[in-house]
Amino acid sequence: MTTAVLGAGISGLSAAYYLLRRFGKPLTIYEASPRVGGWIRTECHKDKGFYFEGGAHTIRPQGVAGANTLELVEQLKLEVKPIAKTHVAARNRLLYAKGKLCMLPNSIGGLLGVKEPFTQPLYKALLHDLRAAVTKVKDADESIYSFVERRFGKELADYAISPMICGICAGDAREISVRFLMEELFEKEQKYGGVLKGVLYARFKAKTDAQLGMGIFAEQQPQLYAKACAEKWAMYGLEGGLEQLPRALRSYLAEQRINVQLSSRAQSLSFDSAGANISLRNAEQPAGHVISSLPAHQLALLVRAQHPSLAAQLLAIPYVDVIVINLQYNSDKLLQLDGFGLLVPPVEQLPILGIIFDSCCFDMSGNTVLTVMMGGRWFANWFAHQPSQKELRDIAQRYVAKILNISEEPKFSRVHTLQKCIPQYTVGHKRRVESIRNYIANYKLPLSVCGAAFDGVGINDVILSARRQVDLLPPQSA
Ligand SMILES: C=Cc1c2[nH]c(c1C)Cc1[nH]c(c(CCC(=O)O)c1C)Cc1[nH]c(c(C)c1CCC(=O)O)Cc1[nH]c(c(C)c1C=C)C2
Repeated sequence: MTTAVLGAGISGLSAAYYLLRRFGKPLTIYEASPRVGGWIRTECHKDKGFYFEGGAHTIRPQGVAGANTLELVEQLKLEVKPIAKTHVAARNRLLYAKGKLCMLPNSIGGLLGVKEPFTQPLYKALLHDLRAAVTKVKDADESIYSFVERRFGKELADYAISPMICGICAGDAREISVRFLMEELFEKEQKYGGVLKGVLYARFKAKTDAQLGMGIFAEQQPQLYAKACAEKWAMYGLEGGLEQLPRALRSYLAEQRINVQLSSRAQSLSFDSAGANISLRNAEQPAGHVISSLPAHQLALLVRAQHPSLAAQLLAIPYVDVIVINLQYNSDKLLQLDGFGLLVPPVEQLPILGIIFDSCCFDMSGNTVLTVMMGGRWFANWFAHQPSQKELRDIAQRYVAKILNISEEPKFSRVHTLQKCIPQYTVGHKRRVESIRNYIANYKLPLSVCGAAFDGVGINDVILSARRQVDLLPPQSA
């Protein structure tokens, strides 16, 4: 019987790729929309030499998840556009705080002096960690804000970690689990009585490849990963934009004659002793096993009739909406600073979350290209009245003028509201995911779940999540 993959975003396409490699055919992918790629969407203006990214902008090469994506990129023969650690886009991180643009320190020396928006040298935050008593945390989880505030003080929580959480998941650090980003540091603190003490202790213990998780590579680490390490890439993009990755996956699957059924929304998913049944608008499709890469709330709707308790657990993973506004200007002399972009700490209570300087990261042929992000966890506070695209663009332009001094009209722009695009790993998320997977295992459902809701929200995370779910299947499952 066929194996079915629900969703043809990067996670579902990757699941199909790894399924095909491990089990071969038959295999079918069902995708509700008429295109593949999910939130990864590149709008190319080849004639003018620039492009807009509607979702993620760059990929990081680090760690096992980074190496895994590079292996895929290499296998699909995609052309990478590396950004080295020495590049301004990798070195310069800006904050707009207290009415000013502030450059975050990017060297050890930067920890010594007082750097705005901080009122004390940052090394004092490290001393705070050495002195602060350890609180044993209830249920072994807390918000990342409270962890950083406890260990390093309120300024770091407000002006370093809160904006970083905005950049990664457009979320509120006061709600996001410390395990989302700082699991290791949190565990070191709980075990060794401080973050620095734990980090120093761990440095004496050399890690093996297996401990690093690199064991997934059968022979050796991918060549492109070795190159990224040797050339010290901080991040990379793809020639033609990040949408080339899902497109290349789709072409590969098409070459292998794998059926990607677009505009085929699953309406319900049920299980019986023979396997799974996917109800589409006009048909019932049986499957031996289903890998769902759908957002948790969508999968909840599919299973709720037969498994209401599973649906309730899936619905407990909240999502936020993000407004992405791409702006293009004809001149490349407009930006007076270089860097990846800027973030606005939530304590500033402004309607924008940050601005990415796309034309600093990648060559845009003499154009200035910016991306303004708005909404996220604070979407309802600012945009509950459903402003028009023009109003949203006006807000973005107002802040571009105020913060970056660019007051001319963009020549070209695009406004996208990405509804429920980023899951929020709120306190207790890890337990929630364990419980969802335990439910599936206890009821012996022929179902695996991967995607941004479960094992990390980045491109690397969702590709690795898909690979691991496929690797976990018993040999006879497909
Ligand atoms: C749609 C908006 C998105 C926001 N975050 C993500 C998307 C798709 C996903 C994301 N962005 C970053 C990561 C971290 C790991 C990685 O894969 O690169 C993830 C999962 C990195 C990132 N993106 C922005 C920033 C400032 C950062 C933090 C790290 C860094 O400084 O490099 C830009 C940005 N993304 C979002 C906002 C609101 C924003 C602001 C400029 C939300």
